[in-house]
Amino acid sequence: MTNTWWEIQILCTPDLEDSIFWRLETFGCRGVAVEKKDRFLLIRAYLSTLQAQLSDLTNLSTLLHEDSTAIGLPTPELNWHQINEEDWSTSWKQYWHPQEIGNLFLINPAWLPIPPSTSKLVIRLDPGVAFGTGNHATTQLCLESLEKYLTQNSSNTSITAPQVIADIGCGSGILGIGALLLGAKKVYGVDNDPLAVESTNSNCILNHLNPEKLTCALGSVHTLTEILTEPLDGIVCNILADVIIELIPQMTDLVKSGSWGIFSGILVEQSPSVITTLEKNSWVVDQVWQRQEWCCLNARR
Ligand SMILES: C[S@@+](CC[C@H](N)C(=O)[O-])C[C@H]1O[C@@H](n2cnc3c(N)ncnc32)[C@H](O)[C@@H]1O
Repeated sequence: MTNTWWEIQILCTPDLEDSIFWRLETFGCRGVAVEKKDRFLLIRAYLSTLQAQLSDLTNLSTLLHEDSTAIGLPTPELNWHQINEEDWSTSWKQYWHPQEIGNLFLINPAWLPIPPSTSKLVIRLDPGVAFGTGNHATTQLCLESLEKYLTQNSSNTSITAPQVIADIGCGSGILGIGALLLGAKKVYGVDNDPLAVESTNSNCILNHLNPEKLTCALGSVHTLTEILTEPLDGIVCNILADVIIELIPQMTDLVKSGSWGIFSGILVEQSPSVITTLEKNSWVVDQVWQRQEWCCLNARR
């Protein structure tokens, strides 16, 4: 059976970009793309018609209206139409371009050539329906934090690659692949979405990485306890605050003492409760990075 998709188009002021991204993500949208339109942004998001009916889209419209009103910004314009699978898989790709992140990374869509003279670490990606194109602030903050923990020149001399890392909620595999390019010895990825696991595995191949260096499994932290053969030097987890809070005790059990953790996907106002939970589980938060309304915690255990 051929799947069909809703293409949702939202025209908004740039100030609303993050809250709309967050709303779309929690709504289950895939392949979100942004295009500048004069003083506005046109956000396109895709949702399988198996996941949402017309009434759900009406609810989404109401929620977006409430979100913008709550922060005193104009209501975004929303419209939607159905497209088929083939159109979906090509439509959002035209709005996604190569992007530099941090000091070292270049994210390159799989269907575009790699710039010949680049000195960056290139992550080639075809995320398919999985989250993780590098467009989102939460992913960018994780890649920048990985640079900090994994580069030999790190100011923190107690840490040197190669290291064993877990990527929890791996999505497209962007963070695990980034960690391997930075010299990690081994990455264990988990995601509770089978399409994300598929995407991580195919992106591993796309980047010519040895599949033995990136083991990806369907599940969550408890799955790691089954597949890990060694304790972890570091953890990166870009999910939402509530989920991170729930997973912290289990994550703590998997890491060595002296290890590091990168926790992202946290709205600024939610960070105190994540920090408190980390501290109760013997982590010390040593840096809080903020981009727009998102923050990313760097912690040590
Ligand atoms: C925000 S995306 C992050 C993707 C990618 N790591 C990145 O940074 O761009 C969160 C991912 O976590 C997965 N996820 C959500 N809850 C989870 C859980 N409890 N355990 C494992 N994965 C989860 C989702 O399926 C999604 O792929």
